[in-house]
Amino acid sequence: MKLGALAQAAGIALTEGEQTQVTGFAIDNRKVAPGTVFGAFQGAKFNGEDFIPAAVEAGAVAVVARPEARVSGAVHIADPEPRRAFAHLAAAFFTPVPGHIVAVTGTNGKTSCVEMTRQIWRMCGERAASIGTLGVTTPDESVSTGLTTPDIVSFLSNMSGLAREGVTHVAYEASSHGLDQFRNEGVPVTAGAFTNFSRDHLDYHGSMEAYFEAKMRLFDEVLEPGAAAIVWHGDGDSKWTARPIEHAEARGLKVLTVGPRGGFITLKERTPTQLGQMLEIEHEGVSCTIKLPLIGAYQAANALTACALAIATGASPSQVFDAAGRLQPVRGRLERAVITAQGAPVYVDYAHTPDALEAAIAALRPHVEGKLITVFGAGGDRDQGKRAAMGAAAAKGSELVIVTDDNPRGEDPATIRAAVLAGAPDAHEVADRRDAIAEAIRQANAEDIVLVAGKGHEQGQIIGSGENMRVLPFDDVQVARECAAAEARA
Ligand SMILES: CC(=O)N[C@H]1[C@@H](OP(=O)(O)OP(=O)(O)OC[C@H]2O[C@@H](n3ccc(=O)[nH]c3=O)[C@H](O)[C@@H]2O)O[C@H](CO)[C@@H](O)[C@@H]1O[C@H](C)C(=O)N[C@@H](C)C(=O)N[C@H](CCC(=O)O)C(=O)O
Ligand SMILES: Nc1ncnc2c1ncn2[C@@H]1O[C@H](COP(=O)(O)OP(=O)(O)OP(=O)(O)O)[C@@H](O)[C@H]1O
Ligand SMILES: N[C@H](CCC[C@H](N)C(=O)O)C(=O)O
Ligand SMILES: [Mg+2]
Repeated sequence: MKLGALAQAAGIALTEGEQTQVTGFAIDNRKVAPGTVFGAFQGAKFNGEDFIPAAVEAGAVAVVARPEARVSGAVHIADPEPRRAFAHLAAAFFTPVPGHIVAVTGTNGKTSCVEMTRQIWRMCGERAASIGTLGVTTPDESVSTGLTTPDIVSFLSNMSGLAREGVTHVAYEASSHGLDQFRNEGVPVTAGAFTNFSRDHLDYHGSMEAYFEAKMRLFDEVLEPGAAAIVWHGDGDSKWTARPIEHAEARGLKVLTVGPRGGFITLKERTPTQLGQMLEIEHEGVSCTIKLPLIGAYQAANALTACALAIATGASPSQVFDAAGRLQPVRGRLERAVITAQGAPVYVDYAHTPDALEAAIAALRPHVEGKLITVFGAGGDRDQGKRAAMGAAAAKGSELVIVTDDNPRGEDPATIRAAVLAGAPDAHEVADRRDAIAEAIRQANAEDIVLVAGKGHEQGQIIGSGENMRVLPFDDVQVARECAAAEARA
């Protein structure tokens, strides 16, 4: 393809190089081949502009970089926000893309919503895929990418690859990091959802306000003009519900609220049952009951948000609500790993924020007759300010708390545990995660429930950083089963 045609499609003015042939896109000089457009960005660890000479040497024909960057031997596409310009230029190259693309942002619930939306579309007969923390899930397979939002080149090439495989519907997870770094845009997004907002990632964003503004790029810029903006509206009045609605209205999006106070899908009553819950809902004047086969208010919220996304992209409401009654559990989200020999169920959940821990505990609470035993830790090289609040949330909702390690990365694990324990002074401290899970299972009687939170679907414990980083195989579900089996033999 010619650079001139790509620039025109992206709305970028070129001063030279109209006829230059483009063969691909890269943001890492080590991935540049002859004919590549190289994106040189200033990052957290490196300044990509330092690699421009190496990229040109490797055959880059154009470089998207800030106006002040030095480019010689290739066309300089200068833009003060080079990540955005690169995303839009690359999007013109990676075509076609699926016709129905939706995005989900929010602090918690993104992965669950995209996965549930994919399932609902599939049950409605569409060829659907999801992209997010669990990787890329297509009608045929699931492939892990390692990050919630892959880099922009992988994101766009995944999108066009899916379209070529015949996928027509894609739900993707728009993390705040991804939105802030323009890692997930350029494709026409016809509906977006905002699940909720609470503390996380302040190590990266610095303040709640900056974190929120990063998320709001979804409504302010990424969604197509006139797209549907779905906002969860819980029981209370929260500025984190009002403000996304204001952003969506200011942009002229079609605001669809969902929840107990929602106008598009109203959740009128929610009754927990032994294995799930009954949801009495109303949509456009029609009432119906969904027998959701998943427990917890938070899973009801995610399921209804997914319903709204499917309806907003043209699915029939009655088929959608029927599909919601057949949703399969999302890996690592309140997943029942095992029932111990004593009779206590052990649940694995991905809660790694104070709000998520509260939600996971609230989900299990109606099912606890004896003690709730919560095992968790906090990740290293991530928001340190959330640790004590996570401890407090666990202590408030559990009879017994065991604080352990969860991906210490480059930090001293004992320091992380101490920060969590500051919010849960009566908690037990068991450094090794396997020992902690074994201890919880040992303490659990028939009426009790064990919650192992923080790692969900993750397959490893990340220790060290940089060149010393190692990922030790670790799967909470598997370890819980092994510990329960060992306890049964003891
Ligand atoms: C802090 C952060 O988000 N970093 C991400 C970001 O890196 P960066 O742009 O800061 O890159 P950098 O390493 O400083 O390098 C700058 C530039 O130089 C280039 N470079 C670098 C070295 C070299 O030899 N040659 C070269 O060309 C790089 O490709 C890059 O374009 O962009 C990279 C590719 O797009 C990501 O891999 C990287 O994720 C790191 C590994 C990471 O840990 N990210 C986490 C925090 C993250 O993003 N998490 C969220 C999930 C959060 C959630 O779900 O709650 C996610 O969306 O996954
Ligand atoms: N709607 C919700 N409200 C409150 N808590 C939730 C909600 N949905 C999920 N959670 C909690 O957050 C955890 C993570 O859920 P999920 O993976 O769907 O979120 P996410 O936004 O994709 O997270 P991440 O930012 O890590 O990718 C769940 O295991 C649960 O504890
Ligand atoms: N995507 C989230 C996941 C955190 C999960 C938890 N296990 C941790 O390592 O903190 C993050 O990178 O902050
Ligand atoms: Mg996720």
